[in-house]
Amino acid sequence: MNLAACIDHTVLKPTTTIQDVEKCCREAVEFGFAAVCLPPSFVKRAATILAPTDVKVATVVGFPFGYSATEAKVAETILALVDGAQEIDMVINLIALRQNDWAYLVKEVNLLREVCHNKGRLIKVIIESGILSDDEIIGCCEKLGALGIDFMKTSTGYAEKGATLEAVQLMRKHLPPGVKIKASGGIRDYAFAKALVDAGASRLGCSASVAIVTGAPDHQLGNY
Ligand SMILES: O=C[C@H](O)COP(=O)(O)O
Repeated sequence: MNLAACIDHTVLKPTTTIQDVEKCCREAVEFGFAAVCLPPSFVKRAATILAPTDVKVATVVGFPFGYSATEAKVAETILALVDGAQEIDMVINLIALRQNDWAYLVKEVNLLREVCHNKGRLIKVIIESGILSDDEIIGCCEKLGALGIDFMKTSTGYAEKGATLEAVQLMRKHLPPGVKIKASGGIRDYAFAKALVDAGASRLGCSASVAIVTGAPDHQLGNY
C-alpha cells in the first residue's frame, strides 16, 4: 500500500501563514501526497505552486461548523473553484441534521455537488461523525451518499472526537460502493492511518502527514 498517495496533507489552523502553506506544498510534492487541504484564501497560491505537479489542491467550505447559509456555501465553492481548487471538502449543516431536516441537507449537498461536478471537480461531504449517533451516520450514508458525491469525510478536526475505525466501518457498510471515504481528525501515527485505510478509507486528512509516513516501518526504503 502507498499510504502517502492516500493522504490530503492538511493545514487548516485559523492562524495559517503563507509559510505554512508553502511548506505544506513542498512536503506534499516530496512525499507524494494526494492533495493539500488549505484555507480558501490560500488556494490561489497553492494552485500556482502545485500546477506542475500531480498534487491536487483541496479546500474547505462551510468550515468548520457547517451552519452557514446554503447560498454562502455555493458562493464559497464557486470562488474556490475559480481560484483553482480541484477538490471541495464541505461541512453539512449539522443543525439541519439534528432536526432531521433531510430535505435541507439533500438540497444543499446536491447544489454543491452540481457546482463541483459541472467543473469536473470533486466534492467531499464532511459529516463530523464524532458528534453523531450511529443512526445519524447511517442516515448520512444512505441519504447523502445516494447523491453522486465523491467522498464522505468523517471529521473537520475541530470536534473533540475525530476519525474512528468504528465510524469508517459503519460508513463503508452503508455507503454506496462508488462513494469513497476520507477519514480525518486526530490521525497522528502510521498504525492508526493504516488501520483506517484497511477499514475502508481511501483518503486520510491529516496535519501530521509527515510524521505518519516517516513512522512507517519501511520508510527509509521509500515504502510508506
Ligand atoms: O480535514 C482534516 C483535519 O482538519 C485534520 O485534522 P488533524 O489536524 O487532527 O490531522
